Amino acid sequence: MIKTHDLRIRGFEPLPSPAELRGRLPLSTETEGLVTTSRREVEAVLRGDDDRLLVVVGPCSVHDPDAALEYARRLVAEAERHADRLLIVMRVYFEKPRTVAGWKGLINDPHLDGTHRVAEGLELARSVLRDITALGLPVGCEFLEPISPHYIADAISWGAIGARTTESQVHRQLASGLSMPIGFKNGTDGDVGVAVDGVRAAAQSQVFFGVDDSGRTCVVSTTGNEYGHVILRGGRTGPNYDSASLAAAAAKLTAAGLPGRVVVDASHANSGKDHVRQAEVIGELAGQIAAGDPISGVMIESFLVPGRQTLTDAGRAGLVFGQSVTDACLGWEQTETALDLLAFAATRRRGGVSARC
Ligand SMILES: O=C[C@H](O)[C@H](O)COP(=O)(O)O
Ligand SMILES: C=C(OP(=O)(O)O)C(=O)O
Repeated sequence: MIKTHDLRIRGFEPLPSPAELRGRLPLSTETEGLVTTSRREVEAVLRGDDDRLLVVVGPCSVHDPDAALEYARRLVAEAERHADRLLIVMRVYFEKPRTVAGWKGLINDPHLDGTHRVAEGLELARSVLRDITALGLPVGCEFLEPISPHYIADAISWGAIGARTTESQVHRQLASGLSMPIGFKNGTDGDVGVAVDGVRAAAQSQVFFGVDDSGRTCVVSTTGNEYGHVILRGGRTGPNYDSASLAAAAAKLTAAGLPGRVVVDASHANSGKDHVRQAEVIGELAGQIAAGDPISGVMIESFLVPGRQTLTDAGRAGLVFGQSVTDACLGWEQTETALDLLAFAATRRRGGVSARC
């Protein structure tokens, strides 16, 4: 018999089932309450029933659970301080889509050294989520692998489909069944239409291949997700957060029968991945929010230490604590300033005057 299948497969490694991992690391009743309430709050912001500004802020990627937790401890104080004007969700990204190749995140390679201990990565991701949500902070992430959400999505309050996968049928189907609001990034070329199409596809009921809680392959059917929205992240031709681009995106959404409001990612192609520029972009966005541009939320890449560092073969050893190993981030002090600016903008938009800013 001539073998004609799996010719390029090096190996298969079984994983624990989603039910097994969730059973080993369950969410507390408090976290379940937090997730439920914060999802409803994000939905209310997206509908325009809550006039706060959604802010998804945190590291480009989590590579060190201790640093992520230290960041969360600081962020929870900011979330409380601004709670009347900002709905702060911590960006806790475990999966990184790469333009070509590179470290694909804590789940795929938890030791950052190419050993790809995915079972450990899932366990680590879940324990990071438990630790952060235990502080009372809601969490957002990108969903990249179609199976990984079964292991972690119960702890997630907001999710994104990235620029590189926004046009993918697999990711749109996935979004149609996820329990939290999902933002679709515009394409890397700047095309907003594909994100609008993603929102429309995710709003529909879908039937596709997947796994169930026991890990068995099955046919999944979904109800559709009515809280899809568009995230403007700029593109190859430049940024797209100016008032004209926002109006054009809002017009595309309303033409498709969707609410004409967007979330803006201040990083990526909107800042040229330059964290110094990202701070300026946030300043500009604050002015636009105060002036009434249709912005429901802002995404910020931020960590304890500004900038980024390059991963080496040594893995986690020798890395600067609290500095990104993927895209450059604002440091903690610039993050506090950015949140103050956005809170002030949310107050101005509301028509009131803040005593604190
Ligand atoms: O957010 C992170 C990066 O922008 C994204 O994962 C792509 O990174 P890369 O172009 O370095 O692969
Ligand atoms: C990869 C990301 O963004 P984008 O999909 O916009 O490149 C990200 O936010 O980590």
